[in-house]
Amino acid sequence: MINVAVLGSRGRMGATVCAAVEAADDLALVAAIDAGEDRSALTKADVVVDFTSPSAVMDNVRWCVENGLHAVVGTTGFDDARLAQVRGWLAASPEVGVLVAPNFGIAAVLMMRFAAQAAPFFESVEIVELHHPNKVDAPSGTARRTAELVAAARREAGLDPAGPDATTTALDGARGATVAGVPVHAVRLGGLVAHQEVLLGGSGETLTIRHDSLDRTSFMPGVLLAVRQIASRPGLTVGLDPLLDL
Ligand SMILES: NC(=O)C1=CN([C@@H]2O[C@H](COP(=O)(O)OP(=O)(O)OC[C@H]3O[C@@H](n4cnc5c(N)ncnc54)[C@H](OP(=O)(O)O)[C@@H]3O)[C@@H](O)[C@H]2O)C=CC1
Ligand SMILES: O=C(O)C1=N[C@H](C(=O)O)C[C@H](O)C1
Repeated sequence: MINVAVLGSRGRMGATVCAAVEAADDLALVAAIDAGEDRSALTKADVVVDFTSPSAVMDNVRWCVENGLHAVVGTTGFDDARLAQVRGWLAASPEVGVLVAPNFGIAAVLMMRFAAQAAPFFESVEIVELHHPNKVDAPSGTARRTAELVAAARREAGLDPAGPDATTTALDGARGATVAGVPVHAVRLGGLVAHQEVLLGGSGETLTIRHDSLDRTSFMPGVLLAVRQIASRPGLTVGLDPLLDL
């Protein structure tokens, strides 16, 4: 039996994780903590799952590592500097595992992988992420990660991350933001959960790779996989890919 605690337990994702853990025969939910609540109950856990906010997550992860607790982190906001900070904390607790993944949906992980595979074959690439209007950050962690993977694949193939663009006159924001050189556009719309399109264009043809999370249960198989594996993966793991042998 793996003892699991959830940080952000009253949030959209945290509540879904609590239900998934309670429904699993090999997992026990031993603590469910939300904003402003005492974290000491977390020490009953083997693994802490964090779905809080980009402003809260770093303090939570440091606390977990310092208390010898493995952490599975779905909260967004991780850039290279933040990942380096986590590696620094882990250096003092080498037995602890932390997994940070911008998206636990298996189809989302595949979408990112397929986008990176396709990226060197097209002149142009842009990313459109679409989410529910209560999302606090933009662009999404998934879009950021996709842009980084796409840019790396294009650079390796000797291509500019961005495609050709003759637009010199535009209202601020009309061409989106640029992540690792790739244009990223964020839509916030009632009725949506989490969606992304990677648009690729070349000579006379386009390819659109689209992923849709229609319900937050889509993230649970990935979260539970990480919870079950994190104790055997000391150090920092970024993304779900290594757990899926991708
Ligand atoms: N990796 C993935 O697959 C996915 C990642 N996400 C990410 O997960 C994060 C949470 O998303 P979502 O569930 O929609 O957000 P919510 O706002 O619904 O939930 C966050 C919860 O965390 C609470 N919280 C804030 N600070 C702390 C803290 N220090 N300790 C404990 N709890 C805290 C909030 O309380 P309060 O409201 O009172 O501040 C709230 O209840 C976001 O970064 C989102 O992008 C979302 C979906 C999938
Ligand atoms: O806030 C969300 O909802 C989501 N956040 C993650 C992100 O920013 O990529 C994952 C998914 O897109 C849902």
